[in-house]
Amino acid sequence: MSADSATGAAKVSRRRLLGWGGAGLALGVAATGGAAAAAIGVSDDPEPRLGDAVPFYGPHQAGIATPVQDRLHFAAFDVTTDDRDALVALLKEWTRAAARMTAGRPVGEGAVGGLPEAPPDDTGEALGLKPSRLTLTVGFGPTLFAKDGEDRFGLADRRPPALIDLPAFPGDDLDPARSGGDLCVQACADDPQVAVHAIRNLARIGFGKVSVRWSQLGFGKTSSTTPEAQTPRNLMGFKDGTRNISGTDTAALNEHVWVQPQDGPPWMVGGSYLVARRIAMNIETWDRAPLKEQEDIFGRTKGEGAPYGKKHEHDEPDLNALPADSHVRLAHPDSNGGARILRRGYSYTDGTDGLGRLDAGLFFLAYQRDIRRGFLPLQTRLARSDALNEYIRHVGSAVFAIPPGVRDAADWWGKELFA
Ligand SMILES: C=CC1=C(C)c2cc3[nH]c(cc4nc(cc5[nH]c(cc1n2)c(C)c5CCC(=O)O)C(CCC(=O)O)=C4C)c(C)c3C=C
Ligand SMILES: [Fe+2]
Repeated sequence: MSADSATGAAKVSRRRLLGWGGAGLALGVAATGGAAAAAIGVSDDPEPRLGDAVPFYGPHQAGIATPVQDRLHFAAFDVTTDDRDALVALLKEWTRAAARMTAGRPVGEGAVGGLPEAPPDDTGEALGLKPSRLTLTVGFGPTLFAKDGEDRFGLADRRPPALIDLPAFPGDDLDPARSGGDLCVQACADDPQVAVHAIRNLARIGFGKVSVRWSQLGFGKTSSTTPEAQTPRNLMGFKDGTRNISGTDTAALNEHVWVQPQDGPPWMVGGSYLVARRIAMNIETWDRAPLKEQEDIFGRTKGEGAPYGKKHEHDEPDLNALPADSHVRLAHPDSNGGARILRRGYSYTDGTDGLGRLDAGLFFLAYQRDIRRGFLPLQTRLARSDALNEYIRHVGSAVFAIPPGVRDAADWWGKELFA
């Protein structure tokens, strides 16, 4: 984030509040200006509330290599307008709103202090909350480039070859209502209300141009991009994310996550590709499986998370010591021609299924430089042979091109794509 822009935003809001009061407009804010200003986090302090805000501007979008927060609200949108200019205007407005929200500031003029006759610019439920390391990451789905053979936005020839439509994998049980999408926004934060507020406000801004196709709440990150931190556990009770790509490993990020100049297309350089899979777990069956069977399935111990034949979690796995159908052996880069992905998934529970079984699992999110060299070979192998398959079901799927970061306040999500 640019400190300037956040500071600027604060100054504008403050000035406007004072301006309205000075003009004697019947806004109610004149009398309560101080309280309102405090409520929306605007103060005389020229310094922005950097505290726990993650920078929004930069060469890559935040929310990929940046440290993983505790909560997720992910939304996939259908674009309901055919008007390219309206879509461009929306992406500009989304970018402006995202820059503000990630800095802990309300959208537009805020939730209070605006014209009483008009709906507030911001819905208000994040008033007084900290930025909570909110990151907002936008993506473009294959159907944005062309849908049912129709090139609605003149983008058909701009679709990156690396943004493939995934094949049907053995065992897939995909629900179309939980799959696909023209656009996506991944909101991650340490406070669930901050993540939900962000998606809600972006959806609200998009009213009449986009509609939410499906969305997913997540908790208890199941992967980490900070190897020094304690590895989180998934709902099966295993440490998940031990051997992930670290957010500070620039060489690995360039090799496996960020699109490079030689990859093209130019508008994607510095970006990445996201595969999202909703993977349901048969929790009750898993909970009745013996510990030894559970450990055999992963090829790691449940307590320490050590690979079979080794003592410690971060010891290098000896693949020959792992069962042939174990998840870790099959997913290891040595079994997949060196393929690596950056995992950033979350656990989810959506109540019960009517038969008393938990509707729960892993919302799997993986970033990669090219889906054809990342998720595709990995999932091809796992879908065929993984012992874990007895306990999981892939029920939702989507892929998105994640453009590079927004450079500054004049830039916006997708500027290069629509250039
Ligand atoms: C296609 C890619 C993958 C899918 C789908 C997937 C699903 C999935 N994974 C777990 C739990 C664990 N996965 C672990 C390691 C691991 N998984 C993948 C890929 C997919 N997982 C990779 C590339 C790796 C790392 C392999 C390596 O380099 O050693 C682990 C072990 C700990 C760790 O390294 O993270 C666990 C546990 C579940 C529960 C799941 C679907 C529900
Ligand atoms: Fe895995």
